[in-house]
Amino acid sequence: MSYFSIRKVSKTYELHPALKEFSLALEKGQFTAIVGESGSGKSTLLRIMAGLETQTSGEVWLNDRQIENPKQKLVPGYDEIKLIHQDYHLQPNSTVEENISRPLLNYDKAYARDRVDRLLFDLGLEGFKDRHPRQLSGGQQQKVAIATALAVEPDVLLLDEPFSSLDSIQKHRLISELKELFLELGTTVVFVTHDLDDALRLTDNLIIFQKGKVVQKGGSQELCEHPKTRYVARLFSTINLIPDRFNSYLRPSDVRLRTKGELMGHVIDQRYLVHYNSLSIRLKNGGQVWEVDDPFRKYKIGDRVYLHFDEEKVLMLKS
Ligand SMILES: Nc1ncnc2c1ncn2[C@@H]1O[C@H](COP(=O)(O)OP(=O)(O)OP(=O)(O)O)[C@@H](O)[C@H]1O
Repeated sequence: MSYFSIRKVSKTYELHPALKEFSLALEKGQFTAIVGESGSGKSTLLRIMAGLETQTSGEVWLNDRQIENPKQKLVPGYDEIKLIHQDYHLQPNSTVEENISRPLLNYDKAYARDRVDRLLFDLGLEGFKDRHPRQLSGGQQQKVAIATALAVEPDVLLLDEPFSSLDSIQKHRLISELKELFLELGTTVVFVTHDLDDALRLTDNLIIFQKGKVVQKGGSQELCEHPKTRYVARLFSTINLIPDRFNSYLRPSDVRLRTKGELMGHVIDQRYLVHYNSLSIRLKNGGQVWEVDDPFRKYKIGDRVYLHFDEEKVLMLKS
C-alpha cells in the first residue's frame, strides 16, 4: 500500500464535472508535479487531497488512515497535510517569527522555539524575523507562508501555484531551495502548476492534466518525445502543423532550412535567443506561419527558405 493515495476521486459542481476518476499513489518523500491549464481542476483536486473539499466519489488515504472530507469532519483539514496557495494569509500585525510560531502555540515551548529557529534558518529568514509582512518582498512573504505551513511538520505538502506572484528568476531560485529542504525533511510533495518549467525545477515525475482528467504521465523526456496530445506537446515548445496532412506536427528544432526543396516560405520575423535564432516563416502554400530554429543564425527577415524534415520526427497528435 502506498503512503499517500488518491483513489478514483471525482468531483461534480452542480452538473459540471471538474474532476474525473483521478488516482495517484505516492511513497513517503516522493515528489510529483501536476501540470494543467487554468480551469482543469487542479485546485479542486488539491483541496480534496487536503480534506478541505468534499468529493463526489472516491477516497484519499494517508498511510492507513482515510482522509475525511468536510461533511465527515467537524474541523476540516489535517496538520499532516498542508495546502499552500497563492493567496497565502500572513497575519499583518505579527512579525515573521510570530507568524511562523502561531501554529505551534499548543506545542511544548522548547520544541516550538527550536522548530521556529530551524525554519528561519532553513528558509533564510533569520535576518527578517522581526519584520512585519508589509516590510518583505513577495518572495520573502511566500517563504514565511511556507515556513508557517512547515511548522507543524506536515507529512504531505500540497503546493497550489504558490509562486505565481514571483518573477521567474526568484521563482526558480525559491523552488530549488525548497527542493533541498523538502528532501532533507522527507516531505511528500504534490506541486500543481500550469508551467512545465516550474514543475521540472522540482521533479521529473509529471502528471499532465486536462479538463479534470490525466492525459499523460511520465518523465520529461518521454513526454517530450512521445506526447499524446497537442497540449502535452505544446508544454515543451511550439508545434507546426504540416500542410495537407492530418494531425501531423513538427517541433521548431526538427525543421531544417535549405536553399532548395519543395516546401517554400519567407522569413517574416527573427528573434535572437541564447542557443539559436527563432524564425517565423510564412509558408507559400496556405500562408501558415511556422516557427523554426536557425542554429547557425544564417537567415534574415525577407529571405526565401525551403523547409525539410525527417518523417520520424513527425508528431501525430490528438487535440
Ligand atoms: N465552488 C465551485 N462551484 C462551482 N464550480 C466550481 C467551483 N470551484 C471550481 N469550479 C469549477 O471547476 C473547474 C475546475 O476549477 P479549479 O479551480 O479546480 O481549476 P484549476 O485548474 O485550479 O484552475 P486555475 O489554474 O485557474 O486555478 C472550473 O471549471 C471551475 O469553474
